[in-house]
Amino acid sequence: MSPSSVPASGQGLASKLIQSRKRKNDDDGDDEYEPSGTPNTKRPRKDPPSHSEIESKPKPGPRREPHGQPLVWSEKRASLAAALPYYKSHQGSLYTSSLVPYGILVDAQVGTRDHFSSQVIITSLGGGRVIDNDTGKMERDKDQKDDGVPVRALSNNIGRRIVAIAGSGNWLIPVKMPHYYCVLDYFQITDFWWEKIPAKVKEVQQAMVRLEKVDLATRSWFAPKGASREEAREFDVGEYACKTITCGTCNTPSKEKFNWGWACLNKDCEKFFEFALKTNTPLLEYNENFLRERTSYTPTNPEQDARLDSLIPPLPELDDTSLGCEEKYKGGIVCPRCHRCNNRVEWGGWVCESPGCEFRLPMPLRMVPTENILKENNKFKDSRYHHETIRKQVFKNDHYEAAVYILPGEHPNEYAGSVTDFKLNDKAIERDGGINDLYQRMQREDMPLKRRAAKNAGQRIEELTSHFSTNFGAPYKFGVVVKDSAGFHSAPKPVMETLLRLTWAGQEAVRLTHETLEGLKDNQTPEGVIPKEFEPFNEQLVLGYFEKSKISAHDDGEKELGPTVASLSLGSPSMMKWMPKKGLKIGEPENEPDKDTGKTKNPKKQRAPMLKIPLQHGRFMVMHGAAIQKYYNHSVDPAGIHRFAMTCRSIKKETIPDAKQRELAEVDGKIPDEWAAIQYNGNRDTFELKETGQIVSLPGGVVESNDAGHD
Ligand SMILES: O=C(O)CCC(=O)C(=O)O
Repeated sequence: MSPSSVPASGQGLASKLIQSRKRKNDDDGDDEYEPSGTPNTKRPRKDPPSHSEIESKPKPGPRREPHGQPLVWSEKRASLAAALPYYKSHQGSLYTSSLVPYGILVDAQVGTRDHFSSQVIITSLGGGRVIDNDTGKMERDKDQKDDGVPVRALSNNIGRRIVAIAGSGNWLIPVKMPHYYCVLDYFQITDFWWEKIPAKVKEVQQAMVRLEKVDLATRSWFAPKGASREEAREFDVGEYACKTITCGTCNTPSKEKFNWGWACLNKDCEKFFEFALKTNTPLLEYNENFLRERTSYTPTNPEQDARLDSLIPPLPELDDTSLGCEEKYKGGIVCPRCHRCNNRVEWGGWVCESPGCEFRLPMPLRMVPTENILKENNKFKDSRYHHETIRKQVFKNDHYEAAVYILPGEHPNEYAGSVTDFKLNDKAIERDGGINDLYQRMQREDMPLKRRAAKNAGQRIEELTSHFSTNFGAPYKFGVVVKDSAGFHSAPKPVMETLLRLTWAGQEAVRLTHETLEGLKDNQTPEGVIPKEFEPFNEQLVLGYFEKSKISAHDDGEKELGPTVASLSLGSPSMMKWMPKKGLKIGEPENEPDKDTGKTKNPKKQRAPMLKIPLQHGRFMVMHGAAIQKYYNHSVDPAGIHRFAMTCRSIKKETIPDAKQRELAEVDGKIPDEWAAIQYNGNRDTFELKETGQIVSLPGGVVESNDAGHD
């Protein structure tokens, strides 16, 4: 068979979808492509299929078993991005760095002109698509921009090697996929060009790329099992060649890529995509020579190739100068046993998520010296900010300074609640049994801190929180599900000590808030919005932050929560911000949506912060008043490498509908008697018996409180 007469296996599916291209019927019955926008005035004809018919995804036919198994795979999108240095992309299909492409993922967004066989991939570039209201799918409705990163990265790197990954949503993959995401192999970029594709209103321009497997000598794992060479579409370099013709109009060479003959593929040429030959077929397909041509691979950048030489990245090792909480240790790993990509979920190391694979890579953090933390904190600018509509009052004594910020509500002279920022004096931080000491003891505790699902729990597109967390006392559902809560009866001592400290901060903040409110002549906040009574805490959430971990904007407005939330920051500094929620008339005016288009100019995910408080090592922060959670979001951006935030709340047990959960909250949230008998007195920086005021050691022989600060 001559090359051009061989049926284009693997092309049929895509090409059938293209038959909807607008055609005009002329008298000789010969069909020819009608350039877009040219009205057919000859005679009525059948309407062309709608755009959604053109782009509708066919059901995948029966797929054959693969010849082999992928070297690397993943069931979750985020783990893929976390574990593979050549695909650190959490959203886009192409991973680039400094405009160099490293990896491409082709999943469900395969276009109708895409092609997949065991040595060649042809795919359209993503980006610039919009949701089609008729089909609910992402469709291109206008020309693709030629200055986007994927276009620039691929078009300028012909001949470079990148890694191709397939998702099981890709209906052109010729074999059954053993896992949802499978790394295919190294491919070189052989061609980049522009095409016209049918779109809803008119044809639009789209960028395309052709990739060819680098190692042509070894059969691809994703070739069909038992396939002949022809069926697997395996060809050698030099066996086929695709003709190149130089355009007479723009003088640019283009390959003859289509069965409609040659067309200039320079999108700036006036003859762009105008086919020279009439053809008997209405179906625009790739030319077999273009599909079968093979290219020998010459490394364009041997140094880069060597760095990515193995598709399985080496396991991380803790180097001598690291503590284990640096950003590089938050990435994922490829399990050396089963080759699954795994995110770092646990504070203490990595665990393979494959059922039955017991691989673990522990990496306990080294102790972070307090002096490192103090250096970070001293460098951190105490750049507090509050909006002019926030009322502020500062209270000072020998042991602490407290700034109370009263946040406005929606109506004039009504307040939502307060944020109180306590800064302890140096003695309370440095003394034995003080804050520095508590930080060191917290580090020594073996806490079950984990990253939890922030979105789409358990699903392929599950996203993990950036920080690690664990819960003590009554179970708390904090946006993310913290299932494994431990009762206060079995909480580590630093957690219980912090509960006492935060209880003092909470009580004091309620008192200082009301002292401040009493001084506001215009205050017309309805009774009860900012309660006068402190509701005791029965829960503590411990958050652990590695370098560059953060917590994005959210509120603590669950209906089960009492009005006071108090936290203690230990370790690296961070900036906490409060932003009014969208649509509220609080703070600076929000960008209003345009009356005609309904679109908001430069819409921001969050509104500008109205309050910023630097949470340095040893700072207590208390939010009081449930309306704060109703009107404001808060976020925290740590600035250093290692931080704990310990936050106490009161869970209203009566709001828990399930009797068992209610009982659990009762039992787990109960403070053991030996701790319930003691209180922290921040005005004197001492732990003392509630009944007598006698200064005492903490239960379990925890470092004795120093009464040097007693007044
Ligand atoms: O990290 C922090 O200090 C606060 C965390 C937080 O926003 C929360 O627990 O709701």
